[in-house]
Amino acid sequence: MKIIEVKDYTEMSLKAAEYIIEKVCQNPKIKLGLATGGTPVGTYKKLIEDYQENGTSYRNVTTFNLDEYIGLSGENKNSYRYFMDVQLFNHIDINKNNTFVPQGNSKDVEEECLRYESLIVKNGGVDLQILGIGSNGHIGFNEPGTAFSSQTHVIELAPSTIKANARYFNRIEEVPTKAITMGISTIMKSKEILLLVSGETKKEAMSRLLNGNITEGFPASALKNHPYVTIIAEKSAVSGLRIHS
Ligand SMILES: N[C@@H]1[C@@H](O)[C@H](O)[C@@H](COP(=O)(O)O)O[C@@H]1O
Repeated sequence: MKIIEVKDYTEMSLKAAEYIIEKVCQNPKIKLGLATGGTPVGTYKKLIEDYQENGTSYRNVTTFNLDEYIGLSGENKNSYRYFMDVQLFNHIDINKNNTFVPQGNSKDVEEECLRYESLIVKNGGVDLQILGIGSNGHIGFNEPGTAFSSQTHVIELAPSTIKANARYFNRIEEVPTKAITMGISTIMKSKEILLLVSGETKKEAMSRLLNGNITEGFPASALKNHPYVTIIAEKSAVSGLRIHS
């Protein structure tokens, strides 16, 4: 894992956007795996700015999002489909038909998981997966204890995740308790991974990621088995950590 330490959120967002833009320019048909949450918002903003200023095109890009809340339709303001439309897709020239997010309001969510996993495979897999990290080490919505062999599946959200994500909802009771998420093995199959880490609240998770064991008890530790991971981390999330490789 290669770590790039940056001074603040703005620099993280800029570096991440530059990284993504370079990959899109190298391969205009790239398959991007995308994440939600507060961490990548600044990166998406920079992608939009670059699109407006330099015209980097996403016309032939395909995207797969990591996860979606169960029970929310794409029109719901708290759905990840809505988030992606508002934070990125509505502002660039991507073909929305090529942007995929699991359908959280599917009648049969188990069936939806199978469909989503095979959609990724049919498209040749993800080339570059953008990831954030939960303070309990979750990636996507893969909570501690999720099997490393997991594919896209239904997950029960950890109480700490519900609490952390409640800031986006009116009331904590409105936060869905379940989600569809790409599995750990789905994420690990992507050719390259870019992990973004912002804020001091992620420091403990970073310490565990960098210095702890590889264990299903800490989902992000699976990334240590991936050959091509780049981490762009704010100083506040990694400063002072003794890193053992
Ligand atoms: N499912 C998302 C993850 O994909 C995200 O990486 C993580 C951190 O969120 P944030 O970036 O807001 O800290 O939690 C959310 O629950």
